[in-house]
Amino acid sequence: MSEESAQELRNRQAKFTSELHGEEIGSKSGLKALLSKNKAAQQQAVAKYLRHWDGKTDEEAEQRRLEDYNEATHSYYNVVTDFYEYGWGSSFHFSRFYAGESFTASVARHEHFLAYKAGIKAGDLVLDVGCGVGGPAREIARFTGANVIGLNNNDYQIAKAKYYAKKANLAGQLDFVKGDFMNINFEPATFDKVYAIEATCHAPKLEGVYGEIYKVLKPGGVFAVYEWVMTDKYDENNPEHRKIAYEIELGDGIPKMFPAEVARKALKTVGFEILHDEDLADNDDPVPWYYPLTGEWKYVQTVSDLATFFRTSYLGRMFTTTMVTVMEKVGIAPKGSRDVTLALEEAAVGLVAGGRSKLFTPMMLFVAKKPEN
Ligand SMILES: CC(C)=CCC[C@@H](C)[C@H]1CC[C@H]2C3=C(CC[C@]12C)[C@@]1(C)CC[C@H](O)C[C@@H]1CC3
Ligand SMILES: C[S@@+](CC[C@H](N)C(=O)[O-])C[C@H]1O[C@@H](n2cnc3c(N)ncnc32)[C@H](O)[C@@H]1O
Repeated sequence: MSEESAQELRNRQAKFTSELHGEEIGSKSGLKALLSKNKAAQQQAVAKYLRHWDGKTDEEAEQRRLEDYNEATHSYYNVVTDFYEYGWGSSFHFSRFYAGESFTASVARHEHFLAYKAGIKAGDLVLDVGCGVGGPAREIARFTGANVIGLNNNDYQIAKAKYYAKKANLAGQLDFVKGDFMNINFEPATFDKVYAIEATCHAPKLEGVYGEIYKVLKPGGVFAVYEWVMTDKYDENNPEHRKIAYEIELGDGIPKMFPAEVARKALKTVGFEILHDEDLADNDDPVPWYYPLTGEWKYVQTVSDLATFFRTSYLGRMFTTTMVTVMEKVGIAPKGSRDVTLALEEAAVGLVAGGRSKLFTPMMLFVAKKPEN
């Protein structure tokens, strides 16, 4: 895409964001934010989302999503962000659980672990690729003392990330910028470390995003990523396997789920030396990473998790869908809100099936180094 048309796209997305979410982004979150949107714009947002994520899984539909990855993910996150915050919090990723560990402690530990593996330390300049609303960036900045810049192509999430950083008194250590990770707009060799949490799976081609990360890292710099991939057990020609991958793609706004080997090769192709390569989901953890989406109460670890668990469980999700359907019917919630909850339901089903069968992992950890010379 030429610089001019990329700028046009950025302007159009920014204008649409302020029409959709209004100017005071941040002070409201979750379902409260959903209800205070401009209804006509929200209807348009859902239509844009459904145009890309229409349930079609043929090659032509897949190709269209790969080509239009930027608008497709932008529209996906325009409509799901409030639901994510309502159901999950402000870190949009999975994590491992120790027995007795609370949901929030486990999420933070997963972020600390990545920072530790990347070797992030006080004073480092770090890039968070696909930063969401900045949950991990806030935690990693606090944990390490580093300065973190979050990169994101979604204007709504950037505005929220800035609001939360200010509220947490971290504005001096954090910044959030709009940009496409397939074309990162920083000078080469700018960052000491780069990390990405469950974000680069939105790329149409992993060499593209990894190559851009390689470019902006200083020589000797480290990139650590929790990648969403299909595992070595996955067989693209097995219809049962492909169904699970499709559900994950459609429900989670991903143009194409790649196997782990594709990610590994892409890292090497762009020049990285892989220091660590491990599927953190491939273990005998007594509490599986996907437990909040299973509806199995036996896994709940602390009383404080009961409310979160209800919202993420099958029963809670049905409750949300019913509530949103009624609100949409009586005109309180914007048209299309119900469709979004149904797509998220598909995501939950696919993720649990992928997790149980170990065909999918959301935590393929790669730690990779840009050689010194
Ligand atoms: C999309 C990528 C690459 C990562 C996001 C991972 C998770 C944070 C989300 C995946 C599916 C999401 C769902 C919800 C929250 C965020 C996820 C777990 C809900 C529980 C939010 C509340 C809704 O009512 C149901 C959602 C189901 C899916
Ligand atoms: C599942 S969220 C994870 C967010 C964050 N890493 C976290 O753990 O909370 C994926 C993020 O990637 C961002 N993203 C997707 N495609 C992108 C692109 N082409 N350029 C920049 N960011 C992108 C989304 O806007 C979203 O913030």
